[in-house]
Amino acid sequence: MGLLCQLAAMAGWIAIAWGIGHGVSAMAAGRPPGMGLLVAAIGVLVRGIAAWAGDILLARAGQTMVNTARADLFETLSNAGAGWLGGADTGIRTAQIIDRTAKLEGYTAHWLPGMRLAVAGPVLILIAVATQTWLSAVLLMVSVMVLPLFIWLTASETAARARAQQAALDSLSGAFQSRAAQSGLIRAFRGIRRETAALEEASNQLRDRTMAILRVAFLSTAVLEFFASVSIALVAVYIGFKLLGVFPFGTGETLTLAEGLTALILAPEFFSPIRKLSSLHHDRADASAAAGMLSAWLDRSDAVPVKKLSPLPSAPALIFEDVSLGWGDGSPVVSGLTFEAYPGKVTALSGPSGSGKSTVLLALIGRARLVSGSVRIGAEHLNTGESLAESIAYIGQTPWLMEGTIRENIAIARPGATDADIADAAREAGILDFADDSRGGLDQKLARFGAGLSGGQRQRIALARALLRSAPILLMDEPTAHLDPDAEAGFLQKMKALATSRTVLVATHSDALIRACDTVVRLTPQNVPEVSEC
Ligand SMILES: Nc1ncnc2c1ncn2[C@@H]1O[C@H](COP(=O)(O)OP(=O)(O)OP(=O)(O)O)[C@@H](O)[C@H]1O
Repeated sequence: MGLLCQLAAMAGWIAIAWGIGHGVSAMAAGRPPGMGLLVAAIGVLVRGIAAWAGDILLARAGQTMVNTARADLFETLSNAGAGWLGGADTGIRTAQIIDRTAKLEGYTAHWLPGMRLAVAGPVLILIAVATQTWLSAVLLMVSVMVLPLFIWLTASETAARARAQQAALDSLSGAFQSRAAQSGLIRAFRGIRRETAALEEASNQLRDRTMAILRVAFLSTAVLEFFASVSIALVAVYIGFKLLGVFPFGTGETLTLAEGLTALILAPEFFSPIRKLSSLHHDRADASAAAGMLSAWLDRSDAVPVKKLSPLPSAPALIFEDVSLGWGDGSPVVSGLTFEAYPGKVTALSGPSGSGKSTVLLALIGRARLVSGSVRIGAEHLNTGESLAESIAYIGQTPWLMEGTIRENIAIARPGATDADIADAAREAGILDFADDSRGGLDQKLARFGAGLSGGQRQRIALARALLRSAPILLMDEPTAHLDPDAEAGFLQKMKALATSRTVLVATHSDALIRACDTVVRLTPQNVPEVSEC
């Protein structure tokens, strides 16, 4: 539809050219220009309306394309294994997705219709010129034949440079983000000059690559303008000589002033879609570089969407039989894992760092990959790519906190929870010990990433979330890592109370926590798990 509007705008230009040509010719012959003026006026109207409608339609198509791509990417990548979106790099990756998908708009709204118009538009003008003077049409056609080769050369060169430029942009934003996040550390290690130099280097690279793209763009525009000018000049010389009657060769056509003027006004329009297309190469190059990177993310990130199973009505038995778990396409990091975790019991996963405790927990929410063996939830099987997230409350090693009040931070565990529910969860998790009324209670504001809270205080907010969520399975990763012995003892009591109605699985290095559990599964780097009663 957008293309049709653009073609209608070109047809409007044909009417304008015809109207001016015939109007001027009539005036030259001493007649009123009535008919010519009328056709030209209609042409102006058609061209204006069609161009306006075309722009709106194409802009809408571009925006729809961007919105759809963004929604699909966020959906796929946030459900992808390995926590591709949702980990520490979430912010920068979100910014990259928004940035990259925005570049796809140029392809849909500008390049694609521009390319179609560059084929259909000149044909339309050529036919219109041919009806006035066939030799001018031939001259235009011959000169346009060299252009496809030139466009192909420019396109391939610009695409490679656009990829390099986007990689440089990524490198600069990554370098900047990591340095900004660690500015205190950099100052402490007296690394300001060194890091400034690294940023300067990254921004110089970006500048050089941007200039390289601009050079190709300027060169290609200059070459195109040269061909277009020569061709229009040839047409003008031919028409001028022909009208003066001094053209030295027989061409088999007679030319009136009206025909000559119409063809002359149409000649520049013949090149206009091709000129426009050449200025759109960066849209195509940016979009194809962006699409290449986005699809590489989809390929690289183990992006098979995770299927969330329906919430379980009650706490289930979790039965692992000879299970191997891994990340992405890599080899298993846990093998031969066999144990059973029952409702009402706390099952601990212990073992040295890197033995795979967190991996076992994350496999239940579809983050880590189930390579082989069987995981049963009651009578049902958990298959590779499936997640029990809807039935799980998860307390991770470093609870994620957002800017906002403590209340808002707890409430994200159950959108729609009442203030009373949130207050109960906060009280039970011991949050009121540090968020008392003198500090604003639950309306106390947390800084970005919870800056200003101790590790133990963060852990309590995570516990409050788990309490509010009230899921039948509770997974905890090092929940007592930041607690002093008294706080740990208090936490263990709460954990026991929670376990009465839940299946609790906890990864830990803490001896006190292991002693408080019902069963302990010891993972070893050699992947020979042992299971024992506590
Ligand atoms: N997101 C991930 N992507 C790829 N490999 C991972 C990922 N997370 C963990 N691993 C790898 O899986 C192995 C087990 O790691 P895991 O975090 O499960 O160990 P852990 O026993 O919980 O360690 P810790 O006690 O230090 O928390 C390690 O070799 C680790 O490198």
